[in-house]
Amino acid sequence: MANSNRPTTDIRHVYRGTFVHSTQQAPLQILEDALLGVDTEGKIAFIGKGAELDRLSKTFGFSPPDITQLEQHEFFMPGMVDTHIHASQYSYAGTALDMPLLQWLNTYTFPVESRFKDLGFAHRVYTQVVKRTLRNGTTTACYFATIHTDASLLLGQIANDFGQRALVGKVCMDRNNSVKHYKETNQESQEETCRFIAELLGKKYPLVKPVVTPRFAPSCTGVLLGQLGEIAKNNNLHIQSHISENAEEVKLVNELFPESESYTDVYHKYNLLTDKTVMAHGCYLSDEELALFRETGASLSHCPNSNISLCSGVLDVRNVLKHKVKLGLGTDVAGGYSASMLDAVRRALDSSKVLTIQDPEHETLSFEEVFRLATLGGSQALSLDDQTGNFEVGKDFDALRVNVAAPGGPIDLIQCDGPKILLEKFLNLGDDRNIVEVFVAGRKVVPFTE
Ligand SMILES: Nc1nc2[nH]cnc2c(=O)[nH]1
Ligand SMILES: [Zn+2]
Repeated sequence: MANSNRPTTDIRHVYRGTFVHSTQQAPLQILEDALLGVDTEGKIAFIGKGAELDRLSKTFGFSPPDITQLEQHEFFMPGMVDTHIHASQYSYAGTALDMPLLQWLNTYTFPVESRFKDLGFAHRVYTQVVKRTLRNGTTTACYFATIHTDASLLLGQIANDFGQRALVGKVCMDRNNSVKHYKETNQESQEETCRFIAELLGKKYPLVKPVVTPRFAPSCTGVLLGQLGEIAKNNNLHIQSHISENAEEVKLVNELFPESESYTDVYHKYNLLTDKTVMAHGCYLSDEELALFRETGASLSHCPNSNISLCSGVLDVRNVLKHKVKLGLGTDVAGGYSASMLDAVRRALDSSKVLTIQDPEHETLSFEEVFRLATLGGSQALSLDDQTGNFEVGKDFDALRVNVAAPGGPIDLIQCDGPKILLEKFLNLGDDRNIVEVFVAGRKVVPFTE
């Protein structure tokens, strides 16, 4: 007999075991012997206790043999959200870390990015970065590409083909005197941004969307910033850029935009601070600027590896959280040398400890808080928390199946540890060998099928 309470969606998968995730109330919630069902759309249909198996199987119409049971030492956690990564800089990740930001851009970054005119080169690099980040548990990435529209569209296609959730930005810059040809005219930047948006939206990729991407204030004229603010507003799009990463950069912005009260005010004036804006770094923002972030709903991407590697600064995350500004973590490849969000977690903890060394009154971030930044916090920073970030009924199933004791992996378990300790070990010691499966919107995207 049909169950009158039976939900309309069909269940495709049911998993049983330990689930760890964050909520608004708790940085770490552990669900032991839980049952989680995923529907045919890839959404979480139910979360219950193992003891409720009978009721759930009747309500949702699945049978116990269909359940995938996690092994000992395994748990599911939400997929990680990299809120700031330059896909186009992946070829030189792990090198070129011997200069401060502005010199680093002119010496290493712009010459490499100018090569993405070549679609063959773009295809190679973009395929590698999407695969590498997925394997390391990045289910959502907010990418910078380059100024080249067709190569940026290719990045969107590759993310879609491999099943990664992504925001993809064609970089806009109409100001650059250091590297010939790696610059657009104001008109090109505006027209090509519109073409990029129309063509990417036209593909109707379910998980890949365009993001309006002024590189940063020093690379853009005020006219271009204003045009990009308009384009984002008219199309209700995400916006990404950089802000207050390095002291010399802040000084340059004050010189280039003398009419503005602060770096944040520059973006605000041009309507680039919205609740769909994510700005990378923010090391030197004043409390007044943070208040403007809070008011506009704009968020910050904390990129600790990059901040240290380019000797840029140390973001006081505790102060950002006190101001109730949305915050996620970013790898910022290749200013940050690692494409792994696990590295971003570790560097965020290290950076917080450095602040405590400098001031023992500073309240160090806990690993649970940083875990939240890497997952739910990132989804909030990208305004995607209605779709991803934790395990809630109705959200997409974006998840990592983690085996802390994976054979041949980096972790030796000596005693029988509980799930909280297993998560802490994984965050501090784990790598892609521990990430045995990755799911995005219910689809298994790692291991790769091809
Ligand atoms: N880290 C970093 N900062 C920037 N500011 C402007 N462009 C960049 C970039 O490519 N990397
Ligand atoms: Zn960056």
